[in-house]
Amino acid sequence: MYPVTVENLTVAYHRKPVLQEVGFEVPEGKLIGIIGPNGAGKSTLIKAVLGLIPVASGEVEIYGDHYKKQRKRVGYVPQRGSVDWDFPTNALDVVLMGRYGHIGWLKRPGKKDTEFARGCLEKVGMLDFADRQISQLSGGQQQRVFLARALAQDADVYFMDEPFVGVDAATEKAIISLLNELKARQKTVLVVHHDLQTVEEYFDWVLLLNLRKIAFGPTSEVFTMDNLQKTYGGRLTFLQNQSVLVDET
Ligand SMILES: Nc1ncnc2c1ncn2[C@@H]1O[C@H](COP(=O)(O)OP(=O)(O)OP(=O)(O)O)[C@@H](O)[C@H]1O
Repeated sequence: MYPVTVENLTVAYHRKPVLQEVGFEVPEGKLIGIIGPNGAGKSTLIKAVLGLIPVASGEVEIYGDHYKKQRKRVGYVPQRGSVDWDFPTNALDVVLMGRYGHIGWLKRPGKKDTEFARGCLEKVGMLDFADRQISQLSGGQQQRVFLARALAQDADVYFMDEPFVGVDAATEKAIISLLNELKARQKTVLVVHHDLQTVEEYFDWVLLLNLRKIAFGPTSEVFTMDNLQKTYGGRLTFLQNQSVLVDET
C-alpha cells in the first residue's frame, strides 16, 4: 500500500485553480523532493493532502485511508514563516505537542513522553535549549525544534515545507542526516525544496510541479533539463558546468 496516493486533485483559491488534476503515488521509504517555482502550488499540495484546506475535487489517501483516520502516521513541518514564533512556549513544549496524537488531548504528557521529547531535541542538537522560549531562538534553531517535534510524532510519512530555508550549512547537514536516518527506518519523507543544485544529492525521487504535475519519478529519470524547462519556463539559466540558476523574481 502506498504511503500517499493523490488522484486528480484540484485546489482553487477564490475560484482560481492553483493545483490542477494532480495525481501521483508515493513509494515507501524514499526521500522525495517537491520542486517548482514560487507559487507553483507546493505548499498548497501539502496542505490539501493534510486536509488543512478544502479541495475542489480529487482524492487523497494516506496508507489507503482518509487522512483523518491516519493522522497519527503523518508528521508535518510547516514553513517557518507560517508559524507564530511569539507564542509563549518553550522548545520542549513545542516538541511535546508532537506527542499529543499518542497521548490524547485531554491527558497530560507523562514522564515517558517528556523523556521521548527530550531525546528528539537531543537528536537535533537542541537539548541545551529545552527550556528556552521559542521566540528567543535563532531561525535555524527554531527549524531544528520543529524537526524534533516531527520526530516526536513518530510518524510513518513526513511532509516538510522548505526545512532548509534560512539555515546555515551545519544545520542543513544535520537535517539531511536526519532525513536519511528516517529513510533508513523505512519512513517516507516529502520535502519542498528550492535549491536545484542539491536535488540529485538529497532526493531519491522528485515531483516537479507547476500548477500541474510536470513529472514524478526517480530523480535519475525525471530530473532532466527538459522537465526543468517545462517546470520553470523561460526562467532558467544554464551554466557551463551544467548547473542551473533559477530567476524567481
Ligand atoms: N490563502 C490563500 N488565498 C489565496 N491565494 C493563495 C492562498 N495561499 C496561496 N495562494 C496562492 O496559491 C498559489 C500557490 O501557492 P503556494 O503557497 O502553494 O505556492 P508554493 O509553490 O508553495 O510557493 P513558494 O515556493 O513561494 O512557497 C499562489 O499563486 C498563491 O498566491
